[in-house]
Amino acid sequence: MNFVDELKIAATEYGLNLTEDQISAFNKYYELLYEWNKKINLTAITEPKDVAIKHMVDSLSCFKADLFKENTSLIDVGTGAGFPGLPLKIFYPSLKLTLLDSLNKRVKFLQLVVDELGLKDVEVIHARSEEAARNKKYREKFDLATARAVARLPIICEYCLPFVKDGGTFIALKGRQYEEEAAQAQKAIKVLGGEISDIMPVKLPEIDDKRAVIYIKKIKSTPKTYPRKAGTPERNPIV
Ligand SMILES: C[S@@+](CC[C@H](N)C(=O)[O-])C[C@H]1O[C@@H](n2cnc3c(N)ncnc32)[C@H](O)[C@@H]1O
Repeated sequence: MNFVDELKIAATEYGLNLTEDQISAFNKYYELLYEWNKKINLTAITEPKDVAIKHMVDSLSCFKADLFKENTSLIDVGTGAGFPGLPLKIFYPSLKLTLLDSLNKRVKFLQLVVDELGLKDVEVIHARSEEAARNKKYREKFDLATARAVARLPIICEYCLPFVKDGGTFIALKGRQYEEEAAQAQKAIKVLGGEISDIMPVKLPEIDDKRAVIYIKKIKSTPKTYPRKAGTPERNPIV
């Protein structure tokens, strides 16, 4: 089956309503991903059905209507080939999206997708999160931050919470070890000014693994000492 049919089936099974325009934007994104993946390493997942479920629907699994409001700003940290940021933007077009990755080849691909799809209000940044989060332009400026498959939770809390405004939310899309990671991240979450507000288990169509979305609310400002310099959160996580 082609990507469009696979996406329609997967989205319906997950309970998502996609318009024809959205389906066609997802399809264009899929085609660019497929073509560019031959030249630069973007993803190991390329089959239409797998991309529909494991990239597109999985990215949308973190969407919560009470967090995404008109003009909500979101930074997707370590976005890679654009997940979950780009599917969220296609699904919720008024989102003010910032895509951040430290690998320039991927950033160039992302800018191309943004241009080809004619997406408005998207900024693509080539930087390490530890550096961007120290820049006044980005620090504590976002309603939401997301991260999927970037690092373990104590580490990504240090990457992402500094970007989030007081009252905003960091959304971590996590795999089977999510409970253990949530427990390990308690100290980091507290130190960085957050509090877990929800852990939502996710069941993707036709996939039986364990996964969840962890929502961490920002309840106070992150101390200026965080994030520490590039590489330190990974080498020496707050645990
Ligand atoms: C395994 S990929 C996952 C990409 C995407 N989020 C996904 O779920 O498919 C991890 C990405 O995070 C980026 N990354 C890792 N640490 C980073 C950091 N500190 N700052 C910015 N990008 C980072 C890498 O360059 C890579 O593109």
